[in-house]
Amino acid sequence: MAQIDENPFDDTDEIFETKRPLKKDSFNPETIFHRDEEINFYVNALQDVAVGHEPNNVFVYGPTGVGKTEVTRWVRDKLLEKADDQDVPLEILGPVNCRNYKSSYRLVSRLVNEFRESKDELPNSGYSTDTVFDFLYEEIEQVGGNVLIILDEIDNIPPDARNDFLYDLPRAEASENAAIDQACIGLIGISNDLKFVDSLEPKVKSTLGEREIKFGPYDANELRDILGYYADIAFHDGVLTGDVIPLAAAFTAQERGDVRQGLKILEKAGEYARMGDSDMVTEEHTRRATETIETDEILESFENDLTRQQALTYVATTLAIIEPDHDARTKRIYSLYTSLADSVGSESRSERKLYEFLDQLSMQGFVRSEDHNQGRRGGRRFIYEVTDDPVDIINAVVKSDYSEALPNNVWDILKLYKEDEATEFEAPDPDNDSQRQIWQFT
Ligand SMILES: Nc1ncnc2c1ncn2[C@@H]1O[C@H](COP(=O)(O)OP(=O)(O)OP(=O)(O)O)[C@@H](O)[C@H]1O
Repeated sequence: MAQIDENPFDDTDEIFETKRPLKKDSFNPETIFHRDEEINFYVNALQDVAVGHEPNNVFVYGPTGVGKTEVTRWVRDKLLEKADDQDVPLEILGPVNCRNYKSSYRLVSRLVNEFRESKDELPNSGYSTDTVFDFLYEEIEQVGGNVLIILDEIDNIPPDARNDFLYDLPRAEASENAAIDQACIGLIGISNDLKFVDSLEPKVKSTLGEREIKFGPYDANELRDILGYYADIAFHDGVLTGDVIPLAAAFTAQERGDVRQGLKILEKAGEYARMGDSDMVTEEHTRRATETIETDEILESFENDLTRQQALTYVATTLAIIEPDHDARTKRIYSLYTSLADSVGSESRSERKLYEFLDQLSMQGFVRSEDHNQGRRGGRRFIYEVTDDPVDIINAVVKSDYSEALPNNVWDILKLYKEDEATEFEAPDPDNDSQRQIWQFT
């Protein structure tokens, strides 16, 4: 039994010098590694601005965690420095992450407020979105010269306002409706969702994509340098054994070449070492970290990215996939979704709504569907898959707020699924009342 006068906390940390470089986007590196080519493209696209010509719009795209935002910040600072040296008027807003603004009103007013002193800032509501756009144009016109607006994660701009931001805004000086005469607006849009780009109207695509810069995933050698740089700052000297960085880099490169994932592995490996009272972080700690990272990432999505309805749909899809001899078809997913909603006391929505949730999950990359043509029988049906391992998903659900939703025999079914013995299990016959439910929801 713990004594009341015993304090269980350690005085010092033998492993980490500082954790900040490993935490999500809270540290700006002094060096950018392995992005010379992309930086060159950027500089070419923005050279006009540096000398006071009109700006080009730039579209930056590529998967998550590959340096799009960091490189953009670096280029922005260099550009401001040069413009300042040359006495070229230039204002740059952002990067503003569109994900943080749930309505177009909030997003435009955030841009307006960048120009205003705090006493004149716009409130969170009170004007129409059109009026707030007018305020933005007034502010931009008042500063005059070139104004660059950097919008990150533009796929999160509410659909009804996409044209306003991605087409009308960068062309405002040509429009009769916007009071822009002296100023010139350039838009830099960043996205990691290529499906989103395809879904844009051609005129929007061509306006935004005057200059396009593509960022690819990092390979293992590049990740070694990048992770090594952050590890040098984050860990005490000499605590990492030689194979930690190569292993974390190799795993991350195999997954999706995302620096953030590599940093998470390093943090976790360090924590395992600390928990085990080891004074070194070893290969073993790193391997353990790679094993749990997938579940942790899914858990983070439950906490940050998914609405309650999307989360229930995602879990229902996963159950439909692991249950034996059963394709994850929309009808089946819907029936599991209603049971899940029931068990957490949520109201279930209509089947039509479920299609929307599945679409949203697909847009966010959690599920994908295959369109099966039924041949001579006619008709089509969609069969769903999840993009992560169902085992990792269920493990994440257990740690999440949705654990109560799971049927209580989920481990038995998951075990069968894992052992690939599913075929020995009779599929429930949906026409037979007593067989309809293999899941036991309490
Ligand atoms: N080449 C690099 N050199 C140093 N640090 C890097 C490099 N690339 C990425 N990073 C670091 O990795 C993290 C993720 O990078 P960043 O935010 O730029 O990714 P992103 O491509 O914008 O991702 P997302 O699309 O998810 O926003 C940041 O902490 C960033 O500083």
